[in-house]
Amino acid sequence: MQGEREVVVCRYGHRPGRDDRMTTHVGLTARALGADRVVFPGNAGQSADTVRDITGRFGGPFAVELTDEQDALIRDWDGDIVHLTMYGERVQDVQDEIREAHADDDLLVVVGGEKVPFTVYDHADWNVAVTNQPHSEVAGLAVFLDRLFDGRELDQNWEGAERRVIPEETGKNVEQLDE
Ligand SMILES: C[S@@+](CC[C@H](N)C(=O)[O-])C[C@H]1O[C@@H](n2cnc3c(N)ncnc32)[C@H](O)[C@@H]1O
Repeated sequence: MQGEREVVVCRYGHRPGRDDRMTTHVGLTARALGADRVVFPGNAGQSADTVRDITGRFGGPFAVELTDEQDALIRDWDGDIVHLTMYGERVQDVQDEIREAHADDDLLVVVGGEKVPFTVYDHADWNVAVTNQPHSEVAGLAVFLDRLFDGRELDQNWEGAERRVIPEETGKNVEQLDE
């Protein structure tokens, strides 16, 4: 989030067709819940376009990148790494430690799709589980980011938006911000 050390989400692996919606939702969730950037695999260009389009309309700052070198991104990351996996340590047991580390260091948050190789578990500073039950990368990412930011991400300001949703008890109210 603005004014804090960087949080980057790495969506590890992508099967075009099958994973399109999930990869897009990883990007949208990363943006909405306080991450600064998402890095998709090079074959996820369609998801990248969708997340960039939403950022253009609803605001940022938020960057979407593609790389064919995800292993190098993880290997060479100059900061801390959290890998979200149902096999990891319980988020409630490690969240304070991760928050303290993030005060001084950038954080890479890795979420998988298909099978994640053991090298990722090995490179991670923390393998973190949001429950030790199987569910989804989108749900795991959302809960993790909310725990990391302790709810502050819900009050973010959005810059450069073309439109803003005005909260309503009932109905839809969208303000157009562009001329
Ligand atoms: C549908 S799972 C597939 C995992 C795959 N079977 C494997 O063994 O690596 C996709 C991703 O969701 C995330 N995920 C699923 N359950 C999770 C949990 N309980 N806690 C944290 N992340 C989870 C992980 O990032 C995982 O890589």
